[in-house]
Amino acid sequence: MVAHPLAPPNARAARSTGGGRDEVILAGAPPREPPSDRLAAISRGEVIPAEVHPELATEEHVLRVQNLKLWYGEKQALFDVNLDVPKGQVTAMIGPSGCGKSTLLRCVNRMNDLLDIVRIEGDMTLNGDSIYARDVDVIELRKRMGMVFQKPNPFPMSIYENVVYPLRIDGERDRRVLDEVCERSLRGAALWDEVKDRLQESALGMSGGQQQRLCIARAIAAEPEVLLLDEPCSALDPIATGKVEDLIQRLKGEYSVLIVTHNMQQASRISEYTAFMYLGRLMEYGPTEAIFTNPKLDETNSYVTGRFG
Ligand SMILES: Nc1ncnc2c1ncn2[C@@H]1O[C@H](COP(=O)(O)OP(=O)(O)OP(=O)(O)O)[C@@H](O)[C@H]1O
Repeated sequence: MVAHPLAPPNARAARSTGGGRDEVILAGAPPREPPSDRLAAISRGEVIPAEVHPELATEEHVLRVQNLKLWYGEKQALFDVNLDVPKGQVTAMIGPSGCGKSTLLRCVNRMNDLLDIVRIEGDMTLNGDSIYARDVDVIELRKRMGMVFQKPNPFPMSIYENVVYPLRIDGERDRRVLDEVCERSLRGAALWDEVKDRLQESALGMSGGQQQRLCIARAIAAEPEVLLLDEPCSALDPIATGKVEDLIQRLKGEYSVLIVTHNMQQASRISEYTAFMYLGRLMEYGPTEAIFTNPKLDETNSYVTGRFG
């Protein structure tokens, strides 16, 4: 249940009208502006097409989300999301808290499968291969992607073993291969010079920012087809955040990155494309500069100029 985004703070939302729909009811003072047709349709639970900028059609896509719907129990969290993620670029997902960004990201590596209450319809493809087809081997699928979470989660083992972990669990034993991958991944994660003399020390002794770059090194060790980043800087200080942002920009070209961020400056600094989500819908999707300076939808404009969210 949500308040209308343009409503004043004392306007309270909403009551369920059954059938999975939420009708927005505004209490207190009237909203500053009437809801747009689009927001009114959303409040009636309708599916609305996203405003997708034509530049997306010129890209090659690593990941395609097709009519994806997701429910947590009775509550629908994603509504017919269609989103194509370009290859070799950084794509940011922005939107107010609870709009479904992390849920969508977790659908890519099927982490939501771990929750009994989740029901999913629609599909996604990774380089043309279905992610949700019945015969998909989820373990194999997950090896094709890397994921980094809000809080750094190094394993309680050495820096070296953290980085080569994806290869170890895949049965790689050749020390030369492991050494090469360790160095390449740490260089790729802009961490090599800082840790090359202490590879056998525990990763838990690193700073938070270093730990997060280590997690990125681990995520790229197996050369994933897509790198999923769920607010990777939210637990970091500004200096560590800057280093991770520099790193993400260095990764583009070689890796396809899909990042969830609350931080609009961050999205504008590091991404080529930005997807604006709202209430489980993809609202607008296009080149980052256009989304932030010349969006097509009033709702996007309201959000990126800080009028709600
Ligand atoms: N495990 C869960 N069980 C039930 N509902 C959930 C679960 N996870 C998320 N939700 C609900 O799904 C909706 C989308 O949540 P999600 O975390 O994907 O949003 P978000 O945009 O990533 O938010 P934030 O920016 O705050 O992380 C929210 O209404 C949330 O309460």
